[in-house]
Amino acid sequence: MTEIADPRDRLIVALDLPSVRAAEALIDRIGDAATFYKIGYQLGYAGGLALAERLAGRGLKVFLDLKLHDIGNTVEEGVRSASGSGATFLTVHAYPQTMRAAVRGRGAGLKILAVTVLTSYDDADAAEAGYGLPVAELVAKRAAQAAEIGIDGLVCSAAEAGAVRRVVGPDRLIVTPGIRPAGAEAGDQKRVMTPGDARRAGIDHVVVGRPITGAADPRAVARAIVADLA
Ligand SMILES: O=C(O)c1cc(=O)[nH]c(=O)n1[C@@H]1O[C@H](COP(=O)(O)O)[C@@H](O)[C@H]1O
Repeated sequence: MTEIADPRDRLIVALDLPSVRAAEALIDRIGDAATFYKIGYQLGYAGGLALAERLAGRGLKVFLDLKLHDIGNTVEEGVRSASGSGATFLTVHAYPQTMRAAVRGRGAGLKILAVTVLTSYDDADAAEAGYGLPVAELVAKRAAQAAEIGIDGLVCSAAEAGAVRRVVGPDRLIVTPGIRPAGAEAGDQKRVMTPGDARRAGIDHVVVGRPITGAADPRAVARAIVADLA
């Protein structure tokens, strides 16, 4: 687990919103309660990649959640292009070829996170997708491969954080979506945990979307999550 001076940096707010205007309005409402924002498919394909540079220019931290997975050359060059965006984190799927390519394309200042097994998957979903291992074993196997390849951090559920920490050691980042404050709707997430329990499990950062984006008072929810993480 890395030392993080400002506890707000542990919360990454997922800007899963339909437009840059909606994202900017949410960031304004959250104000200084959050410092780290994630831009994924929904916003990225709606002009959000340019927003990433603007947010980084304002001193906010940006996680580009592109979940790259393609032939090695395409991943390497894609990561090289993203290295100029000002983002702090970029995701790729945790396949060995893809991870090696991402490490080759990684520029200074950009950390590559490998997505082990999506938090919307349980063992039945993994079996349906053709994997012969339960989720926990697949996560541990991919985490070991990621560490061997030199990936900076892992995305997994907080339920696997302890096992992943044992595999990757203290210096690699563990970033966990599937986070729900007590009583919040899980939605399509299957491997969920509260922020406080995730922190006690040894995570570095949590990713939270709908519990904040859908809240009547997103600033209050962000503040409560940061307090729970501290
Ligand atoms: O890479 C991710 O960020 C990610 C990986 C994963 O396994 N599960 C997962 O939910 N995510 C992302 O984390 C966010 C979770 O959003 P909520 O379920 O709304 O909190 C979404 O933007 C997902 O794309």
